Amino acid sequence: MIILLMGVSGSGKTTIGRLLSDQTSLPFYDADDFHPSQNVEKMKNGIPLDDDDRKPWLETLAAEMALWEENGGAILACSALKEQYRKVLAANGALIYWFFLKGSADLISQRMAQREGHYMPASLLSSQMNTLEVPRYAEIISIEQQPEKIANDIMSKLENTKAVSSFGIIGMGVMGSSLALNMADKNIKISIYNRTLEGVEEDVAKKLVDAHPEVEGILPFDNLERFVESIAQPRKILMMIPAGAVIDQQIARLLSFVDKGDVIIDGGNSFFEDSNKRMQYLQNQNIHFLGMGISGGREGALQGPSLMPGGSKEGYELARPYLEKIAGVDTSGKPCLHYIGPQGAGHFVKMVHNSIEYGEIQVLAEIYSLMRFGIGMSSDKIVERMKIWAKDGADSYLLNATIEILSQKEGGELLLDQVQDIAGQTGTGRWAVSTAAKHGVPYAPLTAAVTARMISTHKQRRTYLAHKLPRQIGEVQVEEIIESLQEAYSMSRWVIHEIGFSLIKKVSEDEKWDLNMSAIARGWTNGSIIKSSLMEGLAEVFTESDSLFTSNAFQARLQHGAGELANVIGQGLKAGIAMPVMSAAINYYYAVSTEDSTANLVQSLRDYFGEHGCLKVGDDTGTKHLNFFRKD
Ligand SMILES: NC(=O)C1=CN([C@@H]2O[C@H](COP(=O)(O)OP(=O)(O)OC[C@H]3O[C@@H](n4cnc5c(N)ncnc54)[C@H](OP(=O)(O)O)[C@@H]3O)[C@@H](O)[C@H]2O)C=CC1
Ligand SMILES: O=C(CO)[C@H](O)[C@H](O)COP(=O)(O)O
Repeated sequence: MIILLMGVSGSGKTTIGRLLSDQTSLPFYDADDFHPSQNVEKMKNGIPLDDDDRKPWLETLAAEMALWEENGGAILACSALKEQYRKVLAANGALIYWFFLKGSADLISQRMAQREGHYMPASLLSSQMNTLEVPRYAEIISIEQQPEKIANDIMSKLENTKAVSSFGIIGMGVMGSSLALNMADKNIKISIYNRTLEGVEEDVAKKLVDAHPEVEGILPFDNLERFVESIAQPRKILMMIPAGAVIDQQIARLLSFVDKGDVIIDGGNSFFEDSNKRMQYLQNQNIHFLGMGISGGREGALQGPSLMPGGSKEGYELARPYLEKIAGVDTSGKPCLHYIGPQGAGHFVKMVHNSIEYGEIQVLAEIYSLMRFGIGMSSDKIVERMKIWAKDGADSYLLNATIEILSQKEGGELLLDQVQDIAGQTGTGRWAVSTAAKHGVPYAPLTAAVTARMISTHKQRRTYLAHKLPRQIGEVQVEEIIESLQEAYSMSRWVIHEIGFSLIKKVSEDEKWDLNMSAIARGWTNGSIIKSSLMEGLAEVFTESDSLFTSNAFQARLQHGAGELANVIGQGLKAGIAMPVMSAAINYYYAVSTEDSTANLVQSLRDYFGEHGCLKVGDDTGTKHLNFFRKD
């Protein structure tokens, strides 16, 4: 805890700070003592400091406060006149109690005139008074009383304060509980809340705390108002609850208790167009809204997720110190976190992330299907092969997870065989498909991944048709498939990453979001479910090119990979194996790299029956020729 006494010079910060230090036994610091010498010189000469002068000074104080807090807390006297200064002071995530010492210019100038040996001339008072922006989250303390009385007032406010946490999390499910434990592990004091369903679910937040006696600094609530009160202003509240109407309902409830300037973060998988609207709605109420994609599942949330915040930039800056502490880090030690862009940009990027995730998962399922059921490899042999791929450039979280799943046996039988072949989905994959269609982005391979999950749910019909229409299996070249598989796998992955990023590029242009593809890929190199060595490479590729297909680094690999993928698909189909994403991937690649396509026949037919017109070869004027083939 940092007790920060703010106000213009001469308002008594040092006197009150020393009194408070005696009462609390916390050390007292005067921010003036941390000014670099050039600032002190300027002030001695009556030259007001500008913002460039103050920045390094405030940053030093922010770093110091984080250390003081770790050592039990401190009292700091600091003018902190502007909101932008206070943001820098808060940037290292210390839990700060702000007390503004308020007095009239007359009273302060009288007091300053009596002071000796201070380098701040009274002439600077009016400049400070003009600069002062009073924070709405500070306790305002009149300096007209005696110093002892002021110190006692502050002590009693501190004793009665309910705001004891720096951050709040709503929803103690898989993600919320793991993020809470991650934050507590980083010494962030947090409040957690879960709804109560009487007779069904009670004391959920408290049970989490009870289950982790080793963890300190988590305060559980089942009352939303008490939860909100327990968080220091400006509050940062993260919702980890299901997408959809639940989010609007939770926001509506929160609005009864939060204050202007607070930050509400939706960390779930919400549809980005909903986040666009919520951002606008909350901005109108002076509440900062962040739509933040989070990736990593339980393990990532606990140990360091990939975070994709978008929305209010100001809100982001307030939440950033806490998010930086819990995010995963990339190979250079930077957090897998950056401000993605305005409105729902964070949720948009998470939606595309999940769409790529669908593709990655489906490709693994198709490869496994071909290896096990198409050419009869044992699970042990499949694992052996996949381990070679992982060592040979195709390393990824999902490939390793597949290896682990295919390695688990019970009574000598593969555990996977006990799982029904029905795959669920919660929205992001479908939304990516509809968004791609809306923005005119070719998306067939990732659409195929969503479709495959849909088909998986039609178990009864699949069973019926499997018996009614038994497959005609052709002869396959087993060795040839095995040789080509690794490259075919890589090629499929290059295509699905290419199309995911092509959606990011197009929507970024259409919405004028200026999304940084390299930074996005970098943010997915750790913490994320789609982290991989390929993603590391893409973070580099996108510094120079906005497409994997046009990057020189991939040219030779793509040309070779296409041949191998085509070979595997041909053989796989002969073996009777459905490979919808991999087939769509090679078709996409061929289609986008075909110079003279047969779209002229498509357009001619449209013109033939519907007078839609054709563009004539050699005529670049855009003139549409109607009835090109109907001369009657
Ligand atoms: N699981 C994952 O790997 C990931 C999930 N996400 C997203 O994060 C969000 C949370 O996911 P996850 O933790 O897995 O989900 P869980 O189902 O594990 O937890 C959901 C939480 O939301 C609460 N909740 C449910 N309905 C309501 C409601 N009507 N009002 C208030 N609270 C409610 C639940 O409370 P109660 O216990 O009372 O039902 C529970 O605390 C989702 O949007 C999800 O898509 C994002 C990244 C990864
Ligand atoms: O966001 C996630 C991982 O990144 C969640 O696990 C999400 O549930 C995955 O999407 P779906 O449920 O549609 O498979």
